[in-house]
Amino acid sequence: MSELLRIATAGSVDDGKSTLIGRLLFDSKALFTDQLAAVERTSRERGEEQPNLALLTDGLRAEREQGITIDVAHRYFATPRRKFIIADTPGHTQYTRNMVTGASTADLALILVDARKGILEQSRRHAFLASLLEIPHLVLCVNKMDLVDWSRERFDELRAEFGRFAAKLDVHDLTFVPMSALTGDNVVHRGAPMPWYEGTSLLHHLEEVHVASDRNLIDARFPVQYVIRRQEETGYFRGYAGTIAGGVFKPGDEVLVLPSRTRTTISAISGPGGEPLAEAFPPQAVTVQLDGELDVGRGDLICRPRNQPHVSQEIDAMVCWLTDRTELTPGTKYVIRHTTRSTRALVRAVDYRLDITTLHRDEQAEALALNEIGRISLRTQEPLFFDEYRRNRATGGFILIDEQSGATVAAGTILAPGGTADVVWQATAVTREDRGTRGATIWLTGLSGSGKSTVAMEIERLLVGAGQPAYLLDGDNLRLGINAGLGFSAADRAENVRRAGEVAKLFADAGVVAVVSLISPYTADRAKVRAAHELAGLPFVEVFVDTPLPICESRDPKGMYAKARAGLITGFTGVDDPYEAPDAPELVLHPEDGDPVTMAAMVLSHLRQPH
Ligand SMILES: Nc1ncnc2c1ncn2[C@@H]1O[C@H](COP(=O)(O)OS(=O)(=O)O)[C@@H](OP(=O)(O)O)[C@H]1O
Ligand SMILES: Nc1ncnc2c1ncn2[C@@H]1O[C@H](COP(=O)(O)OP(=O)(O)O)[C@@H](O)[C@H]1O
Repeated sequence: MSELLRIATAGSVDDGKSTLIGRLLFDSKALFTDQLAAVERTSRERGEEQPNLALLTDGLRAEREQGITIDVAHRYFATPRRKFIIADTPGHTQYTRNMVTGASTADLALILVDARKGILEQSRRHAFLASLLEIPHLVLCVNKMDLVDWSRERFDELRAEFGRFAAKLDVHDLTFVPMSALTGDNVVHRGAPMPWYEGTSLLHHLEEVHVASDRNLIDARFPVQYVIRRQEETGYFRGYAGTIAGGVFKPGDEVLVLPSRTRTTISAISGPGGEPLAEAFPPQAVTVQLDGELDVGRGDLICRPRNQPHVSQEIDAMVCWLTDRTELTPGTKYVIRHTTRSTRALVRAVDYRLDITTLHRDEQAEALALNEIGRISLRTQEPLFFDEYRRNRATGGFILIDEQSGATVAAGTILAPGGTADVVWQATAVTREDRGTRGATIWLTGLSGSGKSTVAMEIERLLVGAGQPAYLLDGDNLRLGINAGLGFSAADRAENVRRAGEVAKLFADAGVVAVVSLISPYTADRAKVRAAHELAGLPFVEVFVDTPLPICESRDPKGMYAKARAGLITGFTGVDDPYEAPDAPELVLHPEDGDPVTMAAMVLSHLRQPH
């Protein structure tokens, strides 16, 4: 089988991308027809009725399963030397999105420029994206040479300019081809009008470019896609099917299965037609058989005991945000798809946003909008087994999916394991069901003096009285212990809320109702706590104690408002620091709702309702 080359294209319609693709398909068709005839002949000789072209499309199955082919039309063509898949990304307004989705598995990127217009900002963006995605080979197609009189000077000028920019990026192999997609010169055949050009035609380059060594052949990685079980004449067959993501596997190899960490040996490897293989390497689709009766399933990873990937629930990654419906913000939750594994992921922080034309980092950025790229940190519900994207594109890439709509909202490349690398939540032998009581977090937020603590005390009293363990986590009390040393700056309040949220989560996990009473004035901080609970599958009830400021101020139990008004303390919530009211709390309490006991009962009736 001739080797497959995956090509990503970048450039707008005006640059001649469609013409170029059309030209490649059309002019190579003659070659393809010859090959088709050969395939048909061989198939006939073997007694097969239909020519077997399945291999041409095989490699795409995994991508379809990953759901990353949206908006990208794949076109196939072949010459006697090679098969090609071009990810044709139509439309130029969403080019970043389209390129990222189309290029994540590409071997080579074609960037088109119009010889008259030269290197535009967009060309630089495309080159940057190609380097970010670690596409190993880049070809700058200087198109429309017919419109600049086949000028060698113009071509040299553009080559020098683009070369200078590419030097700042991590581009390993860069080729320049002057061409006219319209006349076909230098696309499939060498063009007579440019005798000064010493290189080959684009198609010739595509046929010759060496890609086998681009794959990682060192780190053996086999993500299990599905399990094959069947009764055969020779006995019960159990095999694990998937695509080799790295390294070389052979029968007899000692391997380790993650997450169970079981050690075993490969007993056999077979190819797509069931034929036994002496070795398997990326990107082959194979079935692996292991010694022994093992509990291995989809999403598990087979590797070598002495060369293991990172195992972590914390990930630092570069992501490109792909939707205009929402923005990527900290505290939001998605489904992450990584190799054959899916789990939930919480966006913990946006570290910075990258301006991809100036390569400037904006560390103040708090969100990523459509087409924007930035560095984020994620926490996943289940541990992932991964490598840095630089080291392995297959085990270092992922996508984020919106749980409700099923839409792909981000494509990401893993930079490194996050802060608590290789620390994984240790499940204990006692499950939540075993504990007998159902935990939850009730989160009371509101101004100082709004009545949070008073109502929280009543909630705790009522619950404990009814036999349900409950514990009041009061802001003041926490600030005397676990939160000692934190003040009232935005960063300190965020940390105060985060720690209280983590402690509440532990109580809830233990089967206790954590009743938290904290001003928690900022929406984003509360959203993170809510998302962390949802990620852990624990109920979270947000109660907004909506007592108007004048009432709180008239109560002023500790005389704090008086001090703040007198300027003796600054940054006091409601006076000179903002309180951001919750958008969609489970419950809002107003002063007219009654006394604290009545309010507590209202909260509890909410706790019992299914959410
Ligand atoms: N600058 C400033 N702003 C707001 N509150 C202040 C401030 N300085 C001290 N205090 C007292 O600290 C109590 C609020 O602590 P919290 O931990 O709930 O605040 S926060 O959630 O971190 O915003 C709060 O107590 P309660 O009145 O019991 O809510 C305040 O009296
Ligand atoms: N539902 C209520 N009706 C009337 N007064 C209330 C109510 N809830 C609380 N209070 C009074 O308001 C004051 C401040 O309440 P507190 O619980 O300390 O507020 P926070 O914890 O929000 O700062 C207390 O004196 C309390 O008696």
